Amino acid sequence: MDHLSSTTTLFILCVLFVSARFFSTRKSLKFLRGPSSTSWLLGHEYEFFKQIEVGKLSESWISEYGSAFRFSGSFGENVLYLADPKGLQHVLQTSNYHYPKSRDARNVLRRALGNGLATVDGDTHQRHRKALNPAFSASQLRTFLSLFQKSTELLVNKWQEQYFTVENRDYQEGDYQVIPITTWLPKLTLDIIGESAFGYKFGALEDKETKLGYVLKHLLCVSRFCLPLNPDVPLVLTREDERFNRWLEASEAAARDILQKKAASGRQGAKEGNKDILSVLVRSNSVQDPKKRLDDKEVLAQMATVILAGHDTTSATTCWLFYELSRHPEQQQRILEEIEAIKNAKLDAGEGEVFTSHDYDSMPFFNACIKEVLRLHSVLITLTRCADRDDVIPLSEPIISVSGEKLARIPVKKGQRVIIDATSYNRLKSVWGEDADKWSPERFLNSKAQPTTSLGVYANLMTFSAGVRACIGWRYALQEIQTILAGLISAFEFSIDPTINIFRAQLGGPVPMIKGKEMEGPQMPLMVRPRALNKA
Ligand code: HEM
Repeated sequence: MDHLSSTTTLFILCVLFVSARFFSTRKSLKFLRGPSSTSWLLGHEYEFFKQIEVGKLSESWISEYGSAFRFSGSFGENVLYLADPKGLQHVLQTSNYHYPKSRDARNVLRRALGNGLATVDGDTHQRHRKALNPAFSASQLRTFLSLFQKSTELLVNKWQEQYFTVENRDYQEGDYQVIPITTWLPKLTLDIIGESAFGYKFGALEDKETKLGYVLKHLLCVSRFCLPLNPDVPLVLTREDERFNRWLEASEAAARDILQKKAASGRQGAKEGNKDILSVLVRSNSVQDPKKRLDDKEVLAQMATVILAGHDTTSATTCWLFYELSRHPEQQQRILEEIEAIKNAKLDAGEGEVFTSHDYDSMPFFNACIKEVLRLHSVLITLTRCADRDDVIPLSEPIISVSGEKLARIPVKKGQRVIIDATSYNRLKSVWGEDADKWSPERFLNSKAQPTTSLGVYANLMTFSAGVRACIGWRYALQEIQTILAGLISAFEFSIDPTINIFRAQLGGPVPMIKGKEMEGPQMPLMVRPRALNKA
């Protein structure tokens, strides 16, 4: 075969391979019903990812086709859309690594998070997770508690100084002040994650400018996080990518710098028992089987992942929590009473006022509110996974096929893409009751109203995902939200202007926007005033 003919043969083989893949994925799932697509090129992808309000499209689709249906991907691809409890349990939990992240999902994540835990797959993921697990253990998290409490106290003091002093001409005692909490809470959670992740002081609450803080601030300042439409379309290096590259380099450099300084001063994590995530990781990595150890680059890559995954997620959830409580003053009162009861019991027992993890965990309504915000205002909208073998996905709720047949299982082919809709699962009426789209923390106090399919890592919610790839930081996030809730609600009363209509706009993740003021960008102005109570 001369050079030309071998190139031609290779080309023909490639075309045959791509066509075979193309037609196998397009023919499969034809038996499932689903919304008809207006565009072969874009399918529903563009419409879905660019919808203004989170969950509106899927809500209407699920009410028509059930919680599993055929979704049109770009280039005529048939994608399985899934919010069914058993289906999600099968794909994410029971199947372990058999539904890895799809290539497009991994590409998007890699841009922001580099090659850390969230991006790697299979054996490499297992290796990364094993090395990181000790840094997220319950005992390790207890050591972060005082940092969470100290940082929350700093925020309380900042608000007191900035909004509620007599020097502030706008303020008269007893007045509410409007506080943009979507500005303040991300600063708080950034300070916390910087210090707990690797002892880095962002100083965001103090308005300090650090090198890493500067890069991070400018990272997501562009309008929309543009998703690639198809895994086979190469990513174009845009200015957004340049910002992400700068972020990855800067976070790696900062982590390296901190490790080198610790080593130079003889305070290397392994020797001195430093409690930050990076030090614990270095220690746990050093005792792994040498063949399975993370190399230096892999260790440093975790910092970009942990900072990004562990900062905005928690602050966004906490913002929505205060939004809901602002609309329900009687629930603020109920939480306060639980806090006061614990505080008094501690004082009676001579244990002082400082709350332990156990104290936070022992307040039923307080924790029901946190579960309810994670359910109703999940920061996770969807995940995309891909079957690595032919499989059959069981369903909790049978669906009706194109031919009118009742289906309790969906056969899928290797390579099948699956969209996991966490937001819709969290609001399924069949799981959470007829009032599933309403705020009602009481549902978590009523044991009869619990879901029957065990899913996820916390309260049967999909918010932290499920299975081997579930959020490693879920306990950390929970403890952080508990501390912020107790600290702020003890110090302040929250209310909201009833004339403003805040909704969950889809901007990468769900962000709060005011109806009619979308052009002003994300915002959540809450009315706040100090309480005449001691702090928790
Ligand atoms: C309310 C707060 C949080 C929510 C809702 C949340 C949600 C999630 C979800 C849904 C995933 C799976 C993503 C995927 O499969 O692509 C995930 C993964 C992850 N999260 Fe969180 N997260 C939160 C807080 C945190 C915190 C505080 C940290 C760290 C301090 C953290 C670190 C991570 C990491 C490292 C992963 C990758 C895990 C893996 O692939 O094995 N998260 N998180």
